[in-house]
Amino acid sequence: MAHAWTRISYEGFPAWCAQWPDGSSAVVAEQGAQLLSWKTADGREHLYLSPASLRDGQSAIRGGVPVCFPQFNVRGPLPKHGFARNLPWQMLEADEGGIVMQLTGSEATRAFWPHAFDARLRIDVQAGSLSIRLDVQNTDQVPWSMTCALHSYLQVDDVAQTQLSGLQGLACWDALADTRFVQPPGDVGFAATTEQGFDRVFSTSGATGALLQLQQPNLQDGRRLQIAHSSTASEIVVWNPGLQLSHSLADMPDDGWRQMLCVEAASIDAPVQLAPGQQWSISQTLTLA
Ligand SMILES: O=P(O)(O)OC[C@H]1O[C@@H](O)[C@H](O)[C@@H](O)[C@@H]1O
Repeated sequence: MAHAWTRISYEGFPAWCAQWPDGSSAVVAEQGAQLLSWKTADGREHLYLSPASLRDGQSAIRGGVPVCFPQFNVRGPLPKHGFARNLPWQMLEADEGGIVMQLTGSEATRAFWPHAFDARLRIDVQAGSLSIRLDVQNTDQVPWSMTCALHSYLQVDDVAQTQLSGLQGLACWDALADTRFVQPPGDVGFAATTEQGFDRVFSTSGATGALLQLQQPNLQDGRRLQIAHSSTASEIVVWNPGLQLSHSLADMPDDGWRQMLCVEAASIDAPVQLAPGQQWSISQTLTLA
């Protein structure tokens, strides 16, 4: 059973924190309901959080798991990645298994987007495993559409030595080269992308299994991080800024790109259409296996 979730200041961010008797812990910021830290019983931190992130309560926090909603990236008229990551969320409930954070339509959201909505982020922690689920309901009188992502910054020892498996056979759009291809067999490595970075959107349609595995040479006993997605994650985005972009990101140390790899559960190519009252969910589960 978890000790109670307590409100703390975590590296300067107002946040909720819980620790479990096995030594695992999780920290969720009020801003954006952004999961900032997840440590497993072995003490290992699985999320990257940039020490240079701004702490003004509204600028996007660089790291953890930003919730991009109701727009992914610059694919629409809203601020990049929507507004959910810039606003405070309310803590709705918390128990020994997890925590639920909520964001609903308000004056602040209507400044960007006219629609009524109820977004809830549930974070559940079990031994060696963490799942994040975003539930969105249209509480408006009219239909609306959205794109979104759970933009997980996974912490790695050295991205150049990191491999991601499970993407073979998926249709891919390389956002940097603006090319399209089917991902060839074999693991995806990042050694060759350290200068320019890596920014690809993989379509999961037709995928035989949604399970990815992140492998790092220094993980104990050949353990790996399994990354599973709900079937509603029609895309998986894999992003690393690389050396050049990292230098221009004021909220990231120059070598920050080496310690992170974003693997994002996303729904972006075809916007999700929700009728009044309709609900929709997307989730990502991380398991140290
Ligand atoms: O700097 P931001 O707004 O957090 O965005 C980071 C990145 O997010 C990724 O999801 C996108 O694929 C990238 O294109 C983008 O640069």
